[in-house]
Amino acid sequence: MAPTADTGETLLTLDGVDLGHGERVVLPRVHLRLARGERVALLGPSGAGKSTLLAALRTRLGDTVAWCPQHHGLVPGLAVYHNVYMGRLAEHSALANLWNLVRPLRGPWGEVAALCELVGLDGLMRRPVGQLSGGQRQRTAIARALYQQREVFLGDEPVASVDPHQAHRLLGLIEERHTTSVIALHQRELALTRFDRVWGVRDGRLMIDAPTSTLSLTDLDALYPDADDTVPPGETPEPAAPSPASLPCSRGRA
Ligand SMILES: Nc1ncnc2c1ncn2[C@@H]1O[C@H](COP(=O)(O)OP(=O)(O)OP(=O)(O)O)[C@@H](O)[C@H]1O
Repeated sequence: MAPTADTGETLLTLDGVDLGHGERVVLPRVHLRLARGERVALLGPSGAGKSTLLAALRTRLGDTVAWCPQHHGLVPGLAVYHNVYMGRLAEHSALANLWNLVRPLRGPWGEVAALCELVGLDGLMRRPVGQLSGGQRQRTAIARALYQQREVFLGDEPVASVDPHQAHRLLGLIEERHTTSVIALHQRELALTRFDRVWGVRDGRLMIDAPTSTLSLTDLDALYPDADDTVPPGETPEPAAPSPASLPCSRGRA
């Protein structure tokens, strides 16, 4: 499905909603808006609530979402082909799915093969996922999400286990095939270069909600309590001057 043009139309609004698990509130009174056409990077330290927020978006956006979970959710004993095919399991009859397990259906096989080539898994279609490297599993999970052909891509650290070159390439594929995306990640530079907006969570709140054009690496550092003054290799140091984005309140939308 080719993405439609950015209309800026609101896809989802959270207006003072408590997000958490059962009785446990992780992110109280969240206010945010997701617009159609936006590419949002979701940042924050481990345990800050990124997965919690993604789960809330997924629930609310329903069938429009292609979902790429943090731990992949793949079946190790099944081949790459079958794991990717599972992205559209519900579109086929039980009989067709059963048959496909024994003898892959011609149409889906061709479609999955094309996707596997795109994500760099060509030649691995018949290999059980349990025999893949971490990066190969991650790309299988991305291929399964792409195969779903939905409007919105939600990914929980989908490029955490691949090299920087592959990360750019995979994010490019996700961009091409989805109108809107929200992706949790830890690579701050990727967040600034490949996304329109950053949502940053820390200490139980949305600390940053701002266009990337207004943010610097220093702003993003404020999300990480243990960050020292060392800039990771390959990232350009930023001046330490504070900006509004690092102030301890949710940024308004620009
Ligand atoms: N199913 C659950 N039931 C209760 N609490 C949970 C559950 N899942 C996560 N939590 C808690 O919610 C908080 C936020 O977790 P979450 O997984 O959303 O963080 P995260 O930012 O995605 O972390 P990471 O980067 O490590 O994946 C944590 O304190 C975690 O212990």
